[in-house]
Parts: sequence; structure tokens; C-alpha cells
Amino acid sequence: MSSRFQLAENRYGKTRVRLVKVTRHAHGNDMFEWNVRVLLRGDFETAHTEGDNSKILATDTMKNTVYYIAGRSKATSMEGYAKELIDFLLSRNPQVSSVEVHIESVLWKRLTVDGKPHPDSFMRGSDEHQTTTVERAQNGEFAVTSGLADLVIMKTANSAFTGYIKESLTSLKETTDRLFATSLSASWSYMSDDFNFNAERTKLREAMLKTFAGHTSLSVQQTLYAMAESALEAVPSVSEIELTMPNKHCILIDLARFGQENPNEIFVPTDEPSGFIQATVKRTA
Ligand SMILES: O=c1[nH]c(=O)c2[nH]c(=O)[nH]c2[nH]1
Repeated sequence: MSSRFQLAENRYGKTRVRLVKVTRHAHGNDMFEWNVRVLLRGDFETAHTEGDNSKILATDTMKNTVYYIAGRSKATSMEGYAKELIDFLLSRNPQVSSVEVHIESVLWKRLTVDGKPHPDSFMRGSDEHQTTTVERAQNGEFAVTSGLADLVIMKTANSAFTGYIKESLTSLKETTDRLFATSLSASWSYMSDDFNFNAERTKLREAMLKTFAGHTSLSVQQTLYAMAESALEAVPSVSEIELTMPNKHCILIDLARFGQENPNEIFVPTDEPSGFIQATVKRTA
């Protein structure tokens, strides 16, 4: 029977597989917490059209594989672990054409007790996450995109916003001295798949933060671009970087109503609505 429909793009897998790994040393422990997503593409047509599960690796099995590979992995980075997981799944599953692994790492910091780093106790840090997405097809190369998300930062000087369109619906006042708060998310693509990913990540993060702090900003857009430029300058192995910087407005409170001056000191931070500024910056050919 000819059908009026056909299966188009499809993928499946397990998401939000949470994992804590403790590495035990003689004088203390290291630990990390990850949230892992594994997605498969492949020959899954008859699973959709006929309910034939003979080529389906159960998502429950994928979850177990996440833990199994974590248990035996010697990888020192999320990217390295993702590559091992992908290789394992591809080698055992010829029906799978490609595997994508996405990992978010939660920020845990070593606890300080009596001014000293504690050997085995930790506290949750900020909302900042480190991320990676690694993909490989059968017989293909790894594509590695890493990033960070939800890094909340604020400038309290050197931020202006003037010269924008003034029309009948404009109410915003120009300012040469405003607060600039954002929750930075960034993702960058590596040109190859074999680096010290942790060191590259640290360099990119520090370059972006240094520029954010030092920039004399005429807009979020301009500061975003400058941060992306300094990230690409700091890490030649990255081909392009996407930055997302919501403008988390801090609004000056009018105290003149109460007979008091407010020399740019008292603000109300607002979460919604926020500006949404996003751009990708890449190397010229
Ligand atoms: O840096 C800014 N860019 C904008 O596009 C914009 N729009 C706005 O209302 N405030 C700001 N600030």
C-alpha cells in the first residue's frame, strides 16, 4: 500500500541522566556532577511505521551505558568522556548512524574549613553550568561544541546606551551611566577534537570575563562582540563562538518623590521582560 506520508528526521535517546562521580585519592577526593543526554540517529524507520523494535537499543540500556562508561573512563574532561561513550555505542550498534552526547556540568566547589580547602567536602557554587555537545557518525570525525550557561555578571560602571531610534513609542531615556547585568551563555566549536578541553575552556571564560569587566560599553551588542573577539583571540582552536546575553535591566528608582536624591545608587533589578541579545562571531576566511 503506498502511503501519503513518510518518516523524516528522527532521533531518540535518554535525557537528564544524572551522574555524580567521585575519584578517590590517598589524601582526598575529587568529584563532579553531570547531567547527560544521549541521542541516536539511524535505521529506525520500521520502528516508527511498523512497531518493529528489533533495531531499537532501549533508552534504559543507554542510561546504563552512561554509568558503565563513566565507571571505567579515565577521561579528564566532559568532552573526552563523551567521545568514549560515542565510540562505545557506535561500535556495538551498526544500525546507529550517529550519536550525539550533550553534557551539562553543575558547579561544585571544594569547601573551605578554617581557611583551608577540605579534602572531601564540597558546596554547590553558582547557577553557572559548563556544557558540551559531541557528535560523530559511523566512520566520521568528532564534532565538538562546548560552552557555558547561566554565568550571571554585572558591570556597575562604564556602560552607556544612547543614540538609538527615537520615535513615537520610545520612552527609554538615554544614559551614559547605567548598570549592565546579564546571564552569559556561550557556545564555541572546536576545529579539531583532541585538545586539553579544560584548559581551553578556562582560557575562553577568562578572556570573556576580562573583556566584560574592562570594556567601555556603548551597548550590550558592542560588549558581546568585544567579548567574542577576545575569546577567539585567546583560543585559536575555536572556529566560532555564539554568545547570548540577556539584558537584565536594573531600573533607577525615583526618590525625588520623597524629597531625596538618587545619584545612581538605588535600583530595582527586574527579571522580566529582559532584552535578548545574541550573536555568533567567526573568523574571516
Ligand atoms: O545595550 C542595549 N541594547 C539594546 O538594544 C537596548 N534596547 C534597550 O531598550 N536597552 C538596550 N540596551
